[in-house]
Amino acid sequence: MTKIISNLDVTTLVVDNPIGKENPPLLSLNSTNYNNQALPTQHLLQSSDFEVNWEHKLTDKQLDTFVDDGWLIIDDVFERKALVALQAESGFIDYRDAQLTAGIRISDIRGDKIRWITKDFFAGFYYLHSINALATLFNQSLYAGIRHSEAHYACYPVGFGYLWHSDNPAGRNERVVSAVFYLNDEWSASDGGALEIVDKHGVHHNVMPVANRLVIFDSDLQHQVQIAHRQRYSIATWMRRDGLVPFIEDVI
Ligand SMILES: O=C(O)CCC(=O)C(=O)O
Ligand SMILES: [Fe+2]
Repeated sequence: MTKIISNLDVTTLVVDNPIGKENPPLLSLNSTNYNNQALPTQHLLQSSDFEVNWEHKLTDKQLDTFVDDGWLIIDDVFERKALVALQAESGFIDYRDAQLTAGIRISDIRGDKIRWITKDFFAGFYYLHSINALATLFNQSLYAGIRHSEAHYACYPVGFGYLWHSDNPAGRNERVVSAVFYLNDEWSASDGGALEIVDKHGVHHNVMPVANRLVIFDSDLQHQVQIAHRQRYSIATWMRRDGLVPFIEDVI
């Protein structure tokens, strides 16, 4: 078994009785089937609920597209129980005002509220573990040189977006691959909040932030989040080439 270490101890939870290892979420799911996956009414969340067969999800053609165009979309990433757990966890945490790397809050550039995922999280921790498996695939098939990953929950309030930027500030290149996972049920075009991304050929694409979708792109590509007309939830994720924090630690 492996254990991910990413962004540990950056923040601590301040909510009462936070969801965590000592207090795992008991998901109450109604009896309706989702994609024919019958679920028990209560389910204790486990790491295996977040396992994704990335080789199966990502065809060679998609990997080629990623190399050529610099971005790709994977839909229906997780099983229902993992998605619901991430949605639940994203809704309870108290978001902090997002800061740029320099630590200066610039609310007219970005309006999201964020919370870095640490070992104190539950679903988010398993999510990062799964992302590390994806990073391993990128390393094996594309020699991406990823050494650790980091992620934060983000919530864009109504009326906010995030202006054009790349995920590597000027002169930096630690972030290799960006990945954003979306948590919003029944999102429609009129809700705004599309991720607008300029691919390696200069072509603009609008990606709707619909639940269970992971958009993956070269961290150097320019992108922006258009103004959201509904509260917009996501997990922004980066796979990095630096080894400030170990990527994976063997625990057993
Ligand atoms: O939420 C998104 O679609 C993108 C967010 C983003 O660009 C960022 O956090 O750097
Ligand atoms: Fe970004």
